[in-house]
Amino acid sequence: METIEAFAPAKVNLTLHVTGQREDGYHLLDSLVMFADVGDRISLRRADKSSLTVTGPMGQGVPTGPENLVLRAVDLMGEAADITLEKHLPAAAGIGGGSSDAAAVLSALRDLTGKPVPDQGLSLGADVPVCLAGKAAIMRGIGEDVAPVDGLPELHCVLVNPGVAVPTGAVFKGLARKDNPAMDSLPAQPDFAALITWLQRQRNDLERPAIAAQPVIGEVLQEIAATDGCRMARMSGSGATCFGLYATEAQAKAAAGRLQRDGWWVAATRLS
Ligand SMILES: C[C@](O)(CO)[C@H](O)COP(=O)(O)OP(=O)(O)OC[C@H]1O[C@@H](n2ccc(N)nc2=O)[C@H](O)[C@@H]1O
Ligand SMILES: Nc1ncnc2c1ncn2[C@@H]1O[C@H](COP(=O)(O)OP(=O)(O)OP(=O)(O)O)[C@@H](O)[C@H]1O
Repeated sequence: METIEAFAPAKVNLTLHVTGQREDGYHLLDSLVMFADVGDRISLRRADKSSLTVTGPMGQGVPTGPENLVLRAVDLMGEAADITLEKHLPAAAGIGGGSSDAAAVLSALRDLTGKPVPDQGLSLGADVPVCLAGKAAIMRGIGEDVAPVDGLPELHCVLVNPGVAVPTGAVFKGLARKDNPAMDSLPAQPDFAALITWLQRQRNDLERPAIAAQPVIGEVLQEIAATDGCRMARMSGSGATCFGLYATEAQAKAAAGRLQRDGWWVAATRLS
């Protein structure tokens, strides 16, 4: 049977405004999301019974049982498959590792079987619908309302994770306010300078509670901001991964070199 190779890119929340809370406890978001050229790799083959092998430099500690989001994605599609998941992204890191893996599997099985993806995979995680869209988008609601955004410039970026896992639910619970202002409207077809100017005026509302839970995130942000050419530094998702944006690839690569520390995961990448 045919083996399919899929790429599951890191998701970066360039902004993340928490604008309200639903009765069921989930928070309402307003977030600009882009995707990196670093990510996990998945190979998948339909089978009579599902199986999962996890490999790769960041594979340690990732569940191999039915709780892994790739197996839950196969189940959701009513299928069975042998999967190898090569982990390059840190887990529980705010860059959507598990959600992006799940979205890659959903999309591979949708293409293979012609079956639709139930509810854009939202039941697997709030980040799954935007990962399924797989391109720059504004995400609203609890994650189910995804509006693709065209005309953004590619961004040179450094991702830095200090090796501490941050549980998403706990960070949301630490928010002082749930009803923060939404994003300003995004300028149409912004060039790099205009996008940076706009981004600097927006926020990640989860940064403060994440830093309270893991103060090293504050250090990471300061260290990124101090690298040559850094135009802005912010946390992605619920952390602990933070990003820096640069005008050139050379600056992003030089910054990645300077940010290497024992136990830190650092990647120079391009966002689109
Ligand atoms: C913070 C973000 O990464 C931003 O992109 C996502 O909203 C989180 O996406 P995710 O990791 O796929 O999240 P889920 O696995 O669905 O939810 C984990 C936990 O985060 C909290 N959660 C998540 C999404 C949301 N809109 N409101 C929430 O309050 C809930 O406590 C939930 O139990
Ligand atoms: N395929 C997978 N890759 C990584 N973690 C997984 C996977 N499937 C299940 N998990 C579990 O999900 C938890 C969250 O991991 P994930 O990488 O999705 O991070 P996240 O911070 O929730 O991402 P985000 O909030 O940006 O969507 C981990 O602690 C891990 O035990």
